[in-house]
Amino acid sequence: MSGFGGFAHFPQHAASSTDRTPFVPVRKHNLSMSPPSSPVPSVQPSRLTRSAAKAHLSSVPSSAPSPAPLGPSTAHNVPAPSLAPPIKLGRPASPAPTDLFTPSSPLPPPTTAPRIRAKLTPAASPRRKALPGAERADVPLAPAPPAFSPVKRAPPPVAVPPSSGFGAFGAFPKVAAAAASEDWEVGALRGGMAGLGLSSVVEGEDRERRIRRGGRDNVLVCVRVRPPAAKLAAAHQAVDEVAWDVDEANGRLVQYTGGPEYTFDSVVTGSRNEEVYNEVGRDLVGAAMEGYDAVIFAYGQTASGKTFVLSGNDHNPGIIPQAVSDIFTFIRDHPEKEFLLRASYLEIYNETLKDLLDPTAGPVKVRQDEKVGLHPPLACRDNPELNDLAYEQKRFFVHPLREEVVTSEAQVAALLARGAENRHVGQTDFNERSSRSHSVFQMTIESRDDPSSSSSSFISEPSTPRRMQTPNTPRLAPGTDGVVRMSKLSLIDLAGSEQATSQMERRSEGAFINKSLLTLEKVIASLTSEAKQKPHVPYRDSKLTQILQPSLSGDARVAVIATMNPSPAAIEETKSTLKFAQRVKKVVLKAVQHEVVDDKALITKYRSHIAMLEAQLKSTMATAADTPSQADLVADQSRQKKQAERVQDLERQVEEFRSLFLTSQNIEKRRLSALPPRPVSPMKMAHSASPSEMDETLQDQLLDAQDEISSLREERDALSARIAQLESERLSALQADASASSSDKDARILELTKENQELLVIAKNADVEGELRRQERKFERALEKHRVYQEGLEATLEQERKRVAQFERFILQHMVQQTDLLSGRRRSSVALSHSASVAGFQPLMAETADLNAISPDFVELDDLQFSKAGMETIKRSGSRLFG
Ligand SMILES: Nc1ncnc2c1ncn2[C@@H]1O[C@H](COP(=O)(O)OP(=O)(O)OP(=O)(O)O)[C@@H](O)[C@H]1O
Repeated sequence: MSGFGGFAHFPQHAASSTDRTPFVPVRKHNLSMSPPSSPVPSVQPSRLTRSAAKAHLSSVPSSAPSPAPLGPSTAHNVPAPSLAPPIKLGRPASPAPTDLFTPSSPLPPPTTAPRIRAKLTPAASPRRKALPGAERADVPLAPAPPAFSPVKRAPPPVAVPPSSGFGAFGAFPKVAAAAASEDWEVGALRGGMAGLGLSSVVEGEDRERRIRRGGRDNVLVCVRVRPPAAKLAAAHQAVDEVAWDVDEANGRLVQYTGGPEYTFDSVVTGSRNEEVYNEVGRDLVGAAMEGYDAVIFAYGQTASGKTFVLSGNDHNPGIIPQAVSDIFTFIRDHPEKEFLLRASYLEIYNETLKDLLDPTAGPVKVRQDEKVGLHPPLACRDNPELNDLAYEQKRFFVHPLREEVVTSEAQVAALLARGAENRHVGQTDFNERSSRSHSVFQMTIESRDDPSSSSSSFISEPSTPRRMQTPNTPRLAPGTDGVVRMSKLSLIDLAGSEQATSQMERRSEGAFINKSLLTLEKVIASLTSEAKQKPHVPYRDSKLTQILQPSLSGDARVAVIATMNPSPAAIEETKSTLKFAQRVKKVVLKAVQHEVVDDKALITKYRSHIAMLEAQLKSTMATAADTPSQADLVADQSRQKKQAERVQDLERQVEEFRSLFLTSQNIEKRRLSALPPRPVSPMKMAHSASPSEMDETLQDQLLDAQDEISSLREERDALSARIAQLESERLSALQADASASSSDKDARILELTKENQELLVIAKNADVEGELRRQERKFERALEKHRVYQEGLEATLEQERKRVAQFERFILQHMVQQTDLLSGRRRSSVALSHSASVAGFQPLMAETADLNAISPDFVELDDLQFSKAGMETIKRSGSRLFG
């Protein structure tokens, strides 16, 4: 099935394709299962790589007591390591950090063995506190980077290339919040590494790892140990208490309390995402650029740092921004190729797929490819036993999904920010901004030899020349005209597994999350099963595994970043993460380079569309240059006008389509100029250029444009006059020559026609009309910008006016309240003094009341029935008053 049915209407598609194409077009999957190769780094002492330096230093004999033997190893094929002091999580960095990786470091000479390993030392005590000078003072500190600095500090700025459009990462709601979180702890040494030429060290290490992997494509696994955080610690536990002994140099972890040792391709501590990218990202991005599908996913308990490592923040970019940056660098470094990039972003929330770039569009579905059986996957060719299983697993793909053509890093950053806005996040007991969904960011990379480039040797590493071609197409040598490499780089941020959470909504989300992660575990278990009878792989049981199926079944290069929280409170979740990571490490892949020669590739479609447009352009121009018939000169002029417009339109279309292709030449230009500036708020605009300054600039531009327009108009008028003059000359010549012989007439007509044609060509080439229109458009655009700017200003002014009015109302209310209060106070003080004076007369007043009551004016004594006591009182008062 064609993955690009939606692109039938190219012109509409243009730079920001809104077409909905399948997630994965027809591909084969290769399934291969074999015992894992557990590569052991063979570090040559003479080479000063980062790991070599660490291992080397950690192998220096110490006076430490011999460590107790390790618990049963779960690692495969790992020869017994030699002893060395452990690198402790949370230990303070006592030696000067700079000594470690600078070539001038006075490193002690290597001991004996060419292979140097560090050994983990299980502690005798159950839990170790990672506090300076804690229990393990008996063990000399390895001069390795401290995993976590107990000091909280801001991360040192990472050199983000100026091209990076990811300054906009502040727009990632989750990441932006994370940057400001309490968790910013960065190992001091780690922070300094960038300044110590880390990149060159890493290159050496990359080479080493490639050799280590020996061309076999096991899943690459890196464990990222986050710094301890207060929120993640148990109530009874110190914040920096950790449960794991980490040997970064050899990629191993073991619990302090003993237990199995876990070995991985790498273990990285601290907060620098660059290190994780160097471990797993760089290789896979390189593979994707060379035509291999590549998948990186982060797996781990909630709040263990999956989003942190994938997205990062402005100062500490994660895997995604670094990968995007590398993609554009790769294009810049390969002038012999042209590229077309597309991006999509989706999430799986409660087992429902949502297109994060087009959230209002209808439901996104996972479908299954019907045609997969046409060609046996390579793995099946190698191993016929796998045939049944491979055929049973038809390829899953997502449809419909919005894919946008991207031409700059800034565009990708904006797209990611837009998608992240639509992602489900929520507060849980463990993470303020927890991802409640799995998210899949995908870049489709198409490339082919640039026809305009002289060199076309693209294959940089032909070590694994397996290539896959789309069905029914002959195999072509790489670089052959028409062959397009097409690959997908998928970066997946899984939602975190969680034990329990107090909120109802979070609980039901958690149930979906846990179920899909459980299915993922089952899929991995089936893929790595050593049972003779190959078990059924339950891809179908969750959307996540359906989406991952093409990669996990062997068709892609896969890397997993297992994130863990070292706190003792998280020990069970961490163990299950590590077990998962070990199992996934055993999955054997046979990634193939994807080359397509039919029109599945968008690059081919666009190129043929451009060719068609160019042909149309040519024929329109040729028609425009045709001799106008003498009979209807006026009609011909309007025809020519239309044709000129058509030519312009075609030229514009060709330009638009061409602008979608990325080459080393145009990418730099695009980076510098074509990036649409981030929208600036009217307030900011007002600060950066005062209205009068703006007016002046615009005025200048307008005047320039007007000058240009009037000079072009003059030119046009002159040409038109000349044409008219020639026409009339021609007519009169024809009349004058009426008596001439017909052959003379013919010759004369021919001559005039030629002249006319030449003039038309000149006029057309000058394209005065077109230029005029272009200038007018430019002028209109400038006006439009000005108008928008003015509108913005007016809106801001209006807002300000409202705010001032609000403020005035507030002040007024305040004054009224104050006046009320003052007068109230005055009243109450008057009342108080009044009542104070009244109090002095109280007894007399009481008597007056009594008297009033018995006043002969009001009371007829005889009418009243008084008690004896009452009569007595009356009489007493009466005699006092009236004698
Ligand atoms: N290595 C690290 N260094 C410093 N802070 C970290 C690190 N890893 C994670 N954090 C911080 O921990 C918090 C949780 O991290 P994050 O959101 O990335 O976890 P998560 O695994 O994606 O969680 P969830 O599965 O719930 O989405 C964030 O505030 C983040 O900044």
